[in-house]
Formats: sequence, structure tokens, C-alpha cells
Amino acid sequence: MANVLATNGLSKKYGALQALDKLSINIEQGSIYGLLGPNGSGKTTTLGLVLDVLHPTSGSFTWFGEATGKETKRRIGALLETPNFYPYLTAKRNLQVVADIKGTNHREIPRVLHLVGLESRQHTTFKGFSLGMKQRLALAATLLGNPEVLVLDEPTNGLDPEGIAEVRELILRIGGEGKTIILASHLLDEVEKVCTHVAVLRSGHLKAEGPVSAILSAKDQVVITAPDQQRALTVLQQLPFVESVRSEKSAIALTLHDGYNSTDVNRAMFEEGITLSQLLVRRKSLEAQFLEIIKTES
Ligand SMILES: Nc1ncnc2c1ncn2[C@@H]1O[C@H](COP(=O)(O)OP(=O)(O)OP(=O)(O)O)[C@@H](O)[C@H]1O
Repeated sequence: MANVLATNGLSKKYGALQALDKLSINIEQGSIYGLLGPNGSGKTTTLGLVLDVLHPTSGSFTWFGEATGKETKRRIGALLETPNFYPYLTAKRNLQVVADIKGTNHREIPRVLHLVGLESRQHTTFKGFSLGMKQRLALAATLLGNPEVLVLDEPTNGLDPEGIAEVRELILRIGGEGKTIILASHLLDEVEKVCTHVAVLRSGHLKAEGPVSAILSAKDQVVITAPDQQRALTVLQQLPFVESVRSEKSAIALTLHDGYNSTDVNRAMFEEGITLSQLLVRRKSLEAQFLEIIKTES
């Protein structure tokens, strides 16, 4: 898959505050990539940097393998905050205004209205729209010019549950059309439901990155303790059915590939001459998994 965005040691300081610290990520074409982190973790700063709204303190990035220029910018649509539409103009008329500002053809308007599901409401004035419809219209405006990439900052912020569901469904639909979507969110379940890939940020540091299924899986963990923890760790790292191994204070936590369970661990360790002093299965919520990621010291 082609790389859409690559950042290389991207850093931003505001005075003494390190808002982003050496961020290196690669975003592949066709992915829905979530930047996930609590407030103040550096998500908006990251988007501002790659959209050329902010200047990095150090580091660099490329779009489509090139430095940003007029041509690359044309391929990117961004929605960083809810745009101001004219309340007394219809949806269609508002999009005409945006198209004129962007210099795109009015002929695109029916296509984007259809894509966001507002075709039947195109003659309704903006002020009569629900919050979800307003955000869908904002996405329609972003889609004018047919950008290959959409960059969205907290796209469901301030919406009611119905609006949230509408916008999430729309993001999935746009992603399904092959566009790459980069979205910042502080909502774990949003990223889990919508994104294919995730980068977890805390205090400007990248804590984890990869496919959502690998990073945010709420898989059960097998937790063991053994008299010789170091040797147990070495053996576990070599077992083919062990997916991940992490050393905790006085125990070792592991996840297993599908189809295996704690009995397999016990048997394999026994065969290596290791008798476990404790073996238990820890069922984790997604939230617990996430908190663990962001608490890990880097
Ligand atoms: N213009 C600025 N001047 C000084 N500090 C800033 C500025 N913009 C952001 N910050 C600080 O940088 C850190 C990262 O902020 P950023 O907005 O990137 O985080 P975020 O993850 O997007 O959080 P939020 O969702 O709250 O916006 C925060 O501590 C924030 O207070």
C-alpha cells in the first residue's frame, strides 16, 4: 500500500511545553487512521503541523512521498472545526458558496450531497438542520474538490447520540469509497468502531501504534508468576502461540493467538521444566487496556 502521510521525528514546542515529541508514524492509503489520546496529548498540534497551519520545532513530514506544496494540498480535505455556514441559506446554496471559495465546479454538489445523505434536504435552510446534519454538511463541503485524504479533528464533538451515530456511519462510508481518513479523537470507542489503525498519544509521546485490532483488542490476558521469572520470560517469548509478553512488577502478562488458552501455557512451561507458582486469566475491558497503554512509561 502506498504511503499517504509519513512523519519523521515531528516535534512541537510551545515555549517550554513539549506538545509533540518526535512523532514518527506512517499512514497508508485507504486506512482510517485514528490519533487517540486524552485532552492535551498533542492530537490537534499534530494535525496543525501536517496541514501546515503550525511550524514544527524539529522533524519533518511528507504527503504522498513529497514535501507539501500546492499540488499535495489539493489532494487533502481538512475539517478542523465546524465551519460557519449561512443559517438562512439552503444546504445546496451553502455548498455553492464553499465551491466558489474553493474554486471547484458546482457540478460536484449533487455527488457530495448524495454521499452525505442530504440529497433530500438540499433545499432546507441550514438553521433547520439537526447537529448531525450540520456536521454532515460540513463533511460534504470538505469533500468538494474530491480530495483523496480527509483530515478530521474530533468530528463528533458536541453532537447528540443520534448525530454521533450518523457521522460515524458516514466516515465509514467515505472510507469504504477508498479515501484515506485521518481523525483525531479522545473517544476510545469512536476509534475502535471507526478506525482501521490507531496511534495512541499521551503528553506528546507516541505510546502505541498499529492496526486497531492489535492495539485495542480487549483480549484476555494470561498472567503467570514463576520462581525464575527471567527464564520463564525467555521461554514464553519463544512459544509460537504467544502473541505478546509483558513483564509486570512480579508477574508476566501475555496474550495468546486465537485458539489457545492458559492450559497450553501451563503445559508448555511444564515441558520446559518450569512449574508456575500462579496462573490466572485476567479479563480486560477496552478502557482498562487503553489506560494501561497511556500509563506505560516511554
Ligand atoms: N498555541 C498554543 N500555545 C501554548 N500551548 C498550546 C498551544 N496549543 C496547544 N497547546 C498545548 O499543547 C498541548 C497539546 O495540545 P493539543 O491541542 O495538541 O492537544 P489535543 O490532544 O488536541 O487536546 P484537545 O483535544 O484538548 O485539543 C496541550 O498541553 C495544550 O495546552
